[in-house]
Amino acid sequence: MKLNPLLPIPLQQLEQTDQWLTLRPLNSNTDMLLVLQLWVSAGWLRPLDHAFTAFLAEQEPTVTPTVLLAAALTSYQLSHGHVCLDLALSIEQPAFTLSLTHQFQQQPWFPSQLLKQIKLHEWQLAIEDSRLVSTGEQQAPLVWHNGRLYLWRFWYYEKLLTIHINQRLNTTLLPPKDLSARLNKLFNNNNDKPDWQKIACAIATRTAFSIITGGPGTGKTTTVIRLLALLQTPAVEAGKPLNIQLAAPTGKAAARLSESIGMQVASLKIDEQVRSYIPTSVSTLHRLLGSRPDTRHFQHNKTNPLALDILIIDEASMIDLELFAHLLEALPTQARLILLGDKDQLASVEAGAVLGDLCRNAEQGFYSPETLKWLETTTGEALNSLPLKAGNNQQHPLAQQTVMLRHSRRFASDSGIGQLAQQVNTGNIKQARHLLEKTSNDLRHLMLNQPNDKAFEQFILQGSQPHDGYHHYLTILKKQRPNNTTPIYDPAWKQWANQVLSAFNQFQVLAVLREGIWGVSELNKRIAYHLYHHGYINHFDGWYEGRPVLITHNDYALGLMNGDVGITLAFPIENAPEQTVLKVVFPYNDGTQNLREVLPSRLSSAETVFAMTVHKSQGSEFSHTALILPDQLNPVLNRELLYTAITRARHKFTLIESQQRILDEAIKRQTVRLSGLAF
Ligand SMILES: Nc1ncnc2c1ncn2[C@@H]1O[C@H](COP(=O)(O)OP(=O)(O)OP(=O)(O)O)[C@@H](O)[C@H]1O
Repeated sequence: MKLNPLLPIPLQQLEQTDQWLTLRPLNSNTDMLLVLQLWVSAGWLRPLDHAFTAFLAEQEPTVTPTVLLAAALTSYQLSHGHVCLDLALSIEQPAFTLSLTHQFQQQPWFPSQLLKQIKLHEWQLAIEDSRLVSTGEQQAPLVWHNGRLYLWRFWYYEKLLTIHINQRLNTTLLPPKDLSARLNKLFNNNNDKPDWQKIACAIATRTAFSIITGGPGTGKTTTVIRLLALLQTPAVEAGKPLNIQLAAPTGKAAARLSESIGMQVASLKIDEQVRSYIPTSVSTLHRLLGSRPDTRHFQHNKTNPLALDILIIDEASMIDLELFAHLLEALPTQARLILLGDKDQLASVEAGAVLGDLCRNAEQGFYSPETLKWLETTTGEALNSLPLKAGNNQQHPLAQQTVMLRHSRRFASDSGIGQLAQQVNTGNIKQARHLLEKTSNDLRHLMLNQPNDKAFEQFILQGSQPHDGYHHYLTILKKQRPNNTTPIYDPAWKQWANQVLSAFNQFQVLAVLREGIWGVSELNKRIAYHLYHHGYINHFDGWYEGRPVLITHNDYALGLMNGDVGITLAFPIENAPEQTVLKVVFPYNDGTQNLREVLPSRLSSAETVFAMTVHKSQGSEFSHTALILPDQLNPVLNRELLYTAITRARHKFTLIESQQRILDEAIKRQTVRLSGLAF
């Protein structure tokens, strides 16, 4: 039987044939494509990666097999968030670099084994010699740069980003007159020494680019509101108010910022006219740039830039390289861009970890003597005695415009959640375990023996305290429900729906993966079944009252954004109150009690959300967050994922595990997203 390198090969067929033993993938393109097809059949490589490589082989018949291998791996790396392939690292540590799960590491034709037969310098020479590869000047499918191989598009994005950020860093803007006095007025009751919030404000006035990073509750929003007051006050005084726009990568993150900005702007002690020029509504980045259906281009771009003076972007860790490049292209050169985000959180799902890359030096400072002097004169804060590393303007231009806020007001110094997040972040397994195992008010640990462990069922229903677990919102749903004869326009219905939504937001189960017995799909089914079994819901399948749903794609027509969570409720029909209709209610998340009511049939991308992936939970917070770890290691399981899950909890965090080593291994692993971004 002859295998076709361009068609999928059923695994069974592979096992039955001994043709594998005769393959010479490093000598023959056909054999290399067959090996790649094997990887696709085994579920490791994406069909897209194989198709791309086969296309290159067809375009350039003289290409060597190792170049085809490099092309396939470069394309594959994008699916794991890496912008490029690092050749040397792939040979030195293939399992780690290429996120190879254990099952594939020992297989004869998989990269761990195949790459052992390749010499780095020969591989590099083959790449340099190939007509499929350029150094970037000419357009070619692949770009070879500093030991890294890129798909041309991603090399171009990285280059754009570097050029634009450098340009913005060099665009000196005039800080407001009387900066010191204005800063002192805005920060007159801060006891932090030094006051990093004040420092961040001062730094952001100097050029067209700055970053304010910090963990949860370190005051990123508070700082940025004061910054806006600082910049807007003189502009309003001069009769030329600035056009300020706020944005976030997802609808959920935009809604959360909108809510907290709204509250904080209202309580800021500033002139009423200035207050009226500080926006509180936050757009998604896609909406701001004007996404166009069926294209990756936006309405706003280099030739049609955004009309604004200041752009603040929250949750910047979630922005991928491509979106970042489009954003920078669409920004007027003189506009101030200020990024807010937690550098330690999970990076974007798509390729690139731009904020993480940009904040590599944030902890150590690397301020130049000039910056330190300017800051001390302007803010009056003493920085010389701090354990920061010394930098200089030439080698560390970005560091001069980056500030890390270091004092969390969300988690007090004795908070278990705050300490656990810190220990995980610094890779301290022993301390993390110790915190989880000692009795504390805000941390809990649950060890399960099997998926249908009674302890899990109990936990899902009741949580760990009164008004906890999923029984809480379902009890409110039943007990607080207005009488069916209450007219549908009576505010009691809206009030009830808001109570149910707010109760649901108290407790959230997070999982690492979608698939597997501890994955989101399976957990959603099991949790719904437990709730049904205990009489809290009437069905566990399809649409039923009490079903919580997560929107997975932006729907501009309905005003729903990817990440919005709603609950299905039964409302009486206006002229037939004995009958009900199911509607899904979504909060506006703008600080008001307004709701969107949508018929289930209109929701094309909604899924049950008793359990949510940690990736989807970014930008959200819950009173009690429970993380369920899988029973097997997976490449996505790492320190950043644990940190993100833990910091979603406001008051209580529960870790649920069935294998002790999974947590320990995850803490050991730190994501390294390969990219060439350096400043
Ligand atoms: N300098 C300050 N003085 C007093 N309270 C502050 C100060 N800075 C922040 N806070 C309070 O701490 C809490 C968290 O602040 P804020 O929301 O600004 O932090 P954040 O970093 O944006 O949080 P998150 O990570 O949740 O987005 C808020 O209640 C805020 O009012």
